[in-house]
Amino acid sequence: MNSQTIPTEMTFFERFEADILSGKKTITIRDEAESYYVPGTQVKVSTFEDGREFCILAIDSVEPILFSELNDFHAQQENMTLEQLKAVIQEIYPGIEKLYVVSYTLVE
Ligand SMILES: CC(=O)Nc1ccn([C@H]2C[C@H](O)[C@@H](CO)O2)c(=O)n1
Repeated sequence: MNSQTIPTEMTFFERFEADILSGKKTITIRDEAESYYVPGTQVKVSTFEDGREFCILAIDSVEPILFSELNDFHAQQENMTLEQLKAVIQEIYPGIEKLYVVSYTLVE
């Protein structure tokens, strides 16, 4: 994905599906490659594992953040503890300090 293409799709690991659909998880934290979501647009969401579509999200904001700046509020919005959130991010994006908080609202 480059910075001139508006993304219309997003994937999540299947294990986060229930939290997204219940509204317990309202942000995702991504690296630079997935930082080009555009506030005011909608994305079709599917599972990373098998590409099964499960909802549409409206992108509310995309804000840069450093790994070291993650706090309990981010964890709360991810429906995790801060320790869990940091472990998940280190697993997905090992050694990446520059990240982006993508806030979204469930459309359907
Ligand atoms: C599946 C895929 O391509 N990438 C990601 C990246 C992140 N997530 C989730 C994991 C955490 O809840 C937050 C923070 O990164 O977003 C994901 O499901 N899939």
